[in-house]
Amino acid sequence: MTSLLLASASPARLATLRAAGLDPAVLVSGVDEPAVVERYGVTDAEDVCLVLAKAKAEDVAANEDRPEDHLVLGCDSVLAVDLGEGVEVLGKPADAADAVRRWKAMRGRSGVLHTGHWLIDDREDGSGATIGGVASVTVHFADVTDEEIDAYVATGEPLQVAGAFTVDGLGGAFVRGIEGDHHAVVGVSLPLLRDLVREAGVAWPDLWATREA
Ligand SMILES: Nc1nc2c(ncn2[C@@H]2O[C@H](COP(=O)(O)OP(=O)(O)OP(=O)(O)O)[C@@H](O)[C@H]2O)c(=O)[nH]1
Repeated sequence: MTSLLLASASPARLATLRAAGLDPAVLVSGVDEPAVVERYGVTDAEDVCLVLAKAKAEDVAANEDRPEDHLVLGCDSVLAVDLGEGVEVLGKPADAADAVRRWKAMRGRSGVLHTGHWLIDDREDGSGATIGGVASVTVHFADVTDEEIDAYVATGEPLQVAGAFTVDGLGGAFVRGIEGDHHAVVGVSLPLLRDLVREAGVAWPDLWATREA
């Protein structure tokens, strides 16, 4: 069996990976995200989420206290959406007022949720691979009312997630539909991760926790 080390504090990413049969170890990265984006000089949503995913994976892979002999996975999600003044690249809302502002501008519109993935093969006899990719999903937002926005923001959920919405939580009623991989919206694209794992020379079933070594 091959083990995954998830370089993320995201409960949704961990739950998604566990539901898929993996039992990742978790070590949260300590990345200064604005500093990484500035250092790489990136502005495009796909570049931003990829360099952040890479930085998170590299931070954990360099941590001397990490569990060794794992595949290290970093992820980052951003929403690219036009709120009326051109496409913006948005992570989590700054505060409740920001979440309300965003929802009042994005209701009835569509955006693209991009999730960057970076995998580092940190196994002792591994491939040494350090590879990444982005999964992008178009999200169609419902024309929600001011009252719904205020109530949703008051729950606190939008403040915890990139794009200020969830597709699998309270926000699910406010998403008319998506085009792409559901899990990539939640936080980790399983088919993209499978591609990266295979590129590192690992068969996907080898990651299943119930599989005999
Ligand atoms: N459950 C759920 N979570 C979502 C959804 N959309 C975005 N998120 C979460 O929003 C967060 C995006 O912020 P990130 O910066 O990528 O990750 P994080 O939670 O800060 O954790 P790190 O990986 O440690 O940076 C992740 O935790 C995602 O799982 C959704 O539709 N459903």
